[in-house]
Amino acid sequence: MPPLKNLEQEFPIIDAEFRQFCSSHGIFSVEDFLVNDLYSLAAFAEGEAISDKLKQGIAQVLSIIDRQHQPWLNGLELLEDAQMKKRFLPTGCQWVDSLLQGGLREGHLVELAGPSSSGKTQLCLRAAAHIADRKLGTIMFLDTGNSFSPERVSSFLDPSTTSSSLPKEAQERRCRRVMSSILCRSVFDIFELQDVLNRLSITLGRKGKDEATRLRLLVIDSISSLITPILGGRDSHGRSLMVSAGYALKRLADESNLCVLVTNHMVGGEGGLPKPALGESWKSIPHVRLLLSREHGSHISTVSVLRHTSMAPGGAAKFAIDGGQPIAVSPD
Ligand SMILES: Nc1ncnc2c1ncn2[C@@H]1O[C@H](COP(=O)(O)OP(=O)(O)OP(=O)(O)O)[C@@H](O)[C@H]1O
Repeated sequence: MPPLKNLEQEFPIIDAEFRQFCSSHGIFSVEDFLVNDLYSLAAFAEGEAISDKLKQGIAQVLSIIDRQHQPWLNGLELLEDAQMKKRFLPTGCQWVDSLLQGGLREGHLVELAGPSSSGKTQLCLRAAAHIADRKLGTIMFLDTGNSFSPERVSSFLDPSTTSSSLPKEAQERRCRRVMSSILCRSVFDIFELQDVLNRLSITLGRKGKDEATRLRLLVIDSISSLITPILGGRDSHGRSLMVSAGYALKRLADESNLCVLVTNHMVGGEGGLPKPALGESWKSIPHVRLLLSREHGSHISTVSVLRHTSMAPGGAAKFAIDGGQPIAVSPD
């Protein structure tokens, strides 16, 4: 959820005067409202000369928070939702797509958790390359640590379909087309991410449905590096920002019918065992959670299902991380 300043254009009541009242109570964003005592805030507003206007502003922010909640859906609506409009996007790894019953599903928030060098970024880049190559639409890559590599993306263009037989110019044209379908942007903190998501949601809401160019995949590599700096301590503010960012991503995926793919690095847990950096409060948010692991020195990464809305956890598949050669490796 965005800083209050970003809401003025859509909701003029959240003007400089209202924001000044809020900031005098330590409220700068919609999240700050969630962790504030609203009864005492309303009581403070009562004592101000512009109390009516301030109360209207508070009601407006509350209705924005209300809109963030998932609507109630009955079983039939959920079934129709599952059967309609959603389709699968290829990851470029045959066995991973089989494991996921077709690939990355539009409308889903999918998490790749795993230790450093397990192949999270490679899988994101590979999926981006294949979706663009198959002319399925646009991909947006939000890069938090300079992990986006255009050279790596071009090396993933499936050699078995064209590159070995295509003349050099045609292969170059293909590469240029793929690259121009992938938008990349650096994001360095959670507030910048919120801002990007907010703008994206407004832009996608306004856009017509040009199937050839519509946004299909949003990658955030890595979401954990944006969120872990604000976690910790007794303050629940960081956790509430994390949860609201997770729900904003799910809403964007659902409303704009795109897949959101995020990566989550590992940290040392109890007894030194590695665990995903975004822990307990995060783990129920994504529709699909996949764990990547890789033996030291091996070029094969194993993808296991930790959580999936429509399949039992535990299934696994493998893919080869290095080289541009065919990636399929038999499942276990
Ligand atoms: N351009 C490349 N060509 C060949 N292999 C590469 C290339 N880039 C990365 N790799 C291989 O892929 C491995 C996994 O890298 P990747 O960046 O996907 O890991 P990761 O799980 O995202 O790690 P981190 O959490 O540190 O970002 C690397 O250790 C390296 O062996």
